[in-house]
Amino acid sequence: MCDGSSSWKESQLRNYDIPLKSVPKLSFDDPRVEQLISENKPVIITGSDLVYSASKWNLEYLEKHMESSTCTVIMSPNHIFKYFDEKAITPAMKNKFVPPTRKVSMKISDFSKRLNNWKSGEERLYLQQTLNNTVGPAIVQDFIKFRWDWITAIQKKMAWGPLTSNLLLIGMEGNVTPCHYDEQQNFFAQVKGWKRVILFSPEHYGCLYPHTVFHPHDRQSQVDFEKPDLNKFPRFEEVQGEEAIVGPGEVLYIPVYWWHHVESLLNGGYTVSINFWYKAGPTVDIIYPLQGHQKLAIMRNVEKMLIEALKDPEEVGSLFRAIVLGRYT
Ligand SMILES: CC1(C)c2ccccc2-c2ccc(C[C@@H](CC(=O)O)C(=O)C(=O)O)cc21
Ligand SMILES: [Zn+2]
Repeated sequence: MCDGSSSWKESQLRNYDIPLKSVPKLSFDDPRVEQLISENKPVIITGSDLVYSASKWNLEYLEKHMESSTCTVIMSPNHIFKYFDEKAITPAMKNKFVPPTRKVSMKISDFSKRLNNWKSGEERLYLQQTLNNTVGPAIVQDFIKFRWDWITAIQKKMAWGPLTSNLLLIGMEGNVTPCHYDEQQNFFAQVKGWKRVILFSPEHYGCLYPHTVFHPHDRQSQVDFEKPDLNKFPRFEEVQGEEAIVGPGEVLYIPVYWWHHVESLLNGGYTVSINFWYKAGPTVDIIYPLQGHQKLAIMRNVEKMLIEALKDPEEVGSLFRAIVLGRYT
């Protein structure tokens, strides 16, 4: 339903049994914005005009100006789009791991047609296309008009690494990207429609039970927010989230290593977002006590080192248990 509405309602949010605080929403010229970013804390930034030149990026405009290029579209049998790394599907894993989604290439006009003719029960679609010079001259013109001065000033001030990619995301209303963390700093710009982002600080690692580092779902939480298995994941009950509902023209800073669950609001029409992923800066001086994201990086390295040493992922669990149970408990 093409919805030109100018706001959202509670009934458009999915129900999870998770206590939520609100992420602060501040104007781009408020000094607290840079303060929060420097502390690796999420913040919704208004009035930045970061992607103002993309305000007109609805499907008919994109169809018209991206006609020639084919886009990557993720298809899912349900509303969940859980990311997985194809390269991590080893022969041993082959028969155990069932990919929850499939990736197809299609023209944006085909994507648009399927979206408009979609019927309940059919596969859902999620277009995610890296913005590069194959998207056509008009789109490139809009892209160069992003407020690169503003975001580059922040990148420099925070000593972040280079911009690695911009992803154009067009999702169906109700689509969900389940809880995961990324290893890059992220400026998440909302262009059309509303998205709800539920964030958890890296310290919640113990409550969100990420898949093992070599699993195709590495970095994704094992917990199904819609029906959490509290026998397998008892500490999920302790989790406390921060909620950001972002609309057109707003930018959400998603700090590196912060967990985030993202949903396109129910009955809100399709959503358009553009993310800006930057390599995180180097951890210059190690200050104790270590912060959550530093411990996360250490745990990842320990897991990787053990897998390299033992070769067999099954052995890793029993070795960790031998080290910890009755000794570090
Ligand atoms: C789920 C999907 C489509 C996907 C499938 C297969 C490979 C990669 C990805 C991928 C990567 C990023 C996003 C955007 C966003 C979540 C959101 O907006 O839904 C997010 O998490 C972020 O900006 O960090 C979404 C996806
Ligand atoms: Zn992400």
